[in-house]
Amino acid sequence: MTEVRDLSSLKVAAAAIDSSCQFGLFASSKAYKKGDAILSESPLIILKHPSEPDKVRSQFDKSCFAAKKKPSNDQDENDDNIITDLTLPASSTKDLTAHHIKKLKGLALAAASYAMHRPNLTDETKEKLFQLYHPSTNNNQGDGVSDDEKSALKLVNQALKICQKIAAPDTSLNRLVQDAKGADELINLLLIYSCNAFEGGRIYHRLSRANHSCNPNAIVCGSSSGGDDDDVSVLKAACDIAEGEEITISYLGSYLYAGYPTRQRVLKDSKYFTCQCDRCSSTVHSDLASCLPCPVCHPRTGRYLDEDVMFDEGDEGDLTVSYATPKNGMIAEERSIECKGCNKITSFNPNEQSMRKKKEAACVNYMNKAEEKVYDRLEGNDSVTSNGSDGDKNLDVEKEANEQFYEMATSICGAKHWTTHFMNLSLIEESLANFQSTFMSMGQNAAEDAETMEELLTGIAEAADGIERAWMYASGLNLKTDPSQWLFDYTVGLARALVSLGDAKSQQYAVQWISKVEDYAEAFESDGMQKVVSSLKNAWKRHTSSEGEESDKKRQKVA
Ligand SMILES: C[S@@+](CC[C@H](N)C(=O)[O-])C[C@H]1O[C@@H](n2cnc3c(N)ncnc32)[C@H](O)[C@@H]1O
Repeated sequence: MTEVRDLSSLKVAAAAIDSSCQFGLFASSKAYKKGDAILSESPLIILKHPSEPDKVRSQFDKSCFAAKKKPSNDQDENDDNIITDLTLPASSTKDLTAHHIKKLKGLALAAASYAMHRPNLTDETKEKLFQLYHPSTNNNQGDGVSDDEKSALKLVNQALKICQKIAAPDTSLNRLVQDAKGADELINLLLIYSCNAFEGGRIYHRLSRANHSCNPNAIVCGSSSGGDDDDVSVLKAACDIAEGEEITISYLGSYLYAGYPTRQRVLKDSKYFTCQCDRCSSTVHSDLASCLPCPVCHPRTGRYLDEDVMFDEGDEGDLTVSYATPKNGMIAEERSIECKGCNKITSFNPNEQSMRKKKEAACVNYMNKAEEKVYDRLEGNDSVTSNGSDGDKNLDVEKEANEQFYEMATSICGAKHWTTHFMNLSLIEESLANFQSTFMSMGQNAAEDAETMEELLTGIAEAADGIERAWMYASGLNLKTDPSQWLFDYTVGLARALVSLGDAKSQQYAVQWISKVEDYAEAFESDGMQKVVSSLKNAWKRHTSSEGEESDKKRQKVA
């Protein structure tokens, strides 16, 4: 069991991020070393979406909304009351985007979950829950409430109305939303949920006081203890933390490695605030993730980079193109980019007079648009996802779309831009996932196998190249968190594929990859994952075992 640290060394105090009396978590009376557990905590409440087939889900659905039957062919005897997809009334969703509807569904399900838990909550838990940060609902003028937070208020009010319409009679949800006091309580609860919930709808007494930073010094990990009934999260130091320092985490997931406009968009969309962390607020900053290929020294034809500079490696030969750094404020209209390579500044100013400057500004706009499009693709908010048909064909459409977006990102934003890395990693994830099943199914037909093997080896080589590039990019950002936080799964996936190939050379190559994530795994990953890492690392030593010989036979057959 991870030790619960002396909580007197942690303090909830007024935070540096904002003057409007918000709080944060501080290492008030001790310092921490990288990997130290700072705090272990179970959630006050889990406002769980019923997306996993378990007892809670079935009970939950029966107790909240009128049950909607699944189509009979995939119906399980025990789950005929499960809601496969909560359908909101058409009148409530008219003119709303898919993203907006998804959020309303999430809120309606969180409301239902709260209604179900509510009778069992102790007064102490309720008190702690309702003390957590949320925008004020106390005045009609919305004084002191930011525009971001006003959108949260609007959304939770819409969600309440929806719950009032769809809650099944005689359920805990219906009783809560039909009562004026209950409805007020639910509004506050949904705001607290919107601003404080972690993955899976978990809300904590202390962890939920940790502010976000785009260069965080702490990471929230699952418990390393692991009993089935435990639901403990552990806050760990991502780097050395000095006594008195604020402890910050990232609310961004992998978008921590994205550029400024996307990071701000994710935080506004998901948590309703404008980030004021150091990485975002510096007006002249050198955040590599926000750099763009310079429109002056990166030659282009129209909006597309010339082929020889798309994948530029920087200082080889006479290639002197470089990425330009954002300057002068971060609002799109105020932004300009400065290139250290050619010393030129390109502005976004639409009123530029000279033709050349107009063209350069248009270039920057294309890059911004491409960044937005890639984000929408990654989030499934794009037309490909919403128009997709069903079944296998859908997977092909998705794959093709990902390849097209990867090419677009590379040719407009360049191979070093975050959009290119993200799209490439999506493709790599898919290719590594297919690797295992394809490899296992080989051994039937020597000629076909040879072809398949060549494809697999090409896939692995491309994956290694893409992951290596992403490592270089992530390391170059110089964040306090280890790049493994983003690249762990891809790196382990690649090592796993290399080990499966079975020959000693591939297995030794796997060791090189595993060594990149080994320290991270030891400090931040579960015991189970540490075992996987150690087994992949030692696979080549077992090479002479029957497992290795079996794979060798397969490879020899192919050869
Ligand atoms: C989970 S709470 C964090 C604790 C909160 N500050 C409090 O007083 O309890 C999240 C809220 O804190 C604020 N916040 C957190 N990180 C921030 C940041 N980097 N910039 C601006 N506001 C931030 C936002 O209002 C956000 O909705």
